[in-house]
Amino acid sequence: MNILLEAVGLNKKFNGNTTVLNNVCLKIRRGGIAALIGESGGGKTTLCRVFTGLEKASSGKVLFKGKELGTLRGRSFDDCASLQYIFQDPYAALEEESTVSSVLQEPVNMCSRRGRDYMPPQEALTWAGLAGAAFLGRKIKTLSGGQRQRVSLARSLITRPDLIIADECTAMLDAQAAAEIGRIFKKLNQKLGLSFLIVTHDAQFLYQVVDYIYVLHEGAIVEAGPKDRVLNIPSAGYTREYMESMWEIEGGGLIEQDHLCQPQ
Ligand SMILES: Nc1ncnc2c1ncn2[C@@H]1O[C@H](COP(=O)(O)OP(=O)(O)OP(=O)(O)O)[C@@H](O)[C@H]1O
Repeated sequence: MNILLEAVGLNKKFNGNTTVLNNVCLKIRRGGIAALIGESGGGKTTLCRVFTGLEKASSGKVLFKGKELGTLRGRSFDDCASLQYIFQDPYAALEEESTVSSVLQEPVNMCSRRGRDYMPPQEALTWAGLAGAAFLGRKIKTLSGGQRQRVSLARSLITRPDLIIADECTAMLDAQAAAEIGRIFKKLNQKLGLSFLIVTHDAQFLYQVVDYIYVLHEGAIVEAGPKDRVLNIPSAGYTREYMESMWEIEGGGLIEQDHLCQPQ
């Protein structure tokens, strides 16, 4: 198995005593779309931030392609370029007055300066489902949430990463825009071999997009396995509890509680 990202005994305490990550060990293989699920406050974002170097672990290691990574400041440009992060809020992630072109030009310039191969902005936009030169000249403030999130995705593609970590990147989108992001992730995975780690609470996304699931509960990985196995025959009591609290389980399929009408 070709391991891309590995957490080895990661612990994180905030303010010296609140344990948020508790001996997290996991391996993300190359070529997969993995999901990280679990209750709100369980530590998913913190783990993603430790992976991307935005947060320092209290102890333990992050290995990327077999090499130990420190926090963002200590990482090489190539490591940062190869491991990209897409944030939850597409409105906060991009500067309102910038044009799409300038957002995408920044990583191009950084790659050029460092002699790294990059994806031309037009191609990145096409992968992100925003084909057409017209988009390059648009200001960010004129774009919808779904379009902004696709610009964020295009920006992350420029450096030709190996892995994209997306933290609830569809949470602020409507169902149609979220499904479109899912289809794009799948296409990027199948055609470019790009790997993903996705934090999501969206049952449809899990069913249609991911192939492997990690369940995080109170800062610890309580279950990990292929999607079909974890969703259909969860081995940890917590996994079933979580799924029942989030989704209505009916006829072998999952329906998100939020998407159900309550009887009058
Ligand atoms: N900078 C910080 N300082 C102190 N506590 C923090 C900090 N960041 C996160 N926490 C705490 O760590 C815990 C885990 O938060 P985290 O955001 O990782 O959870 P999560 O699983 O991503 O939740 P959600 O699904 O709601 O986004 C929470 O109790 C949170 O309050």
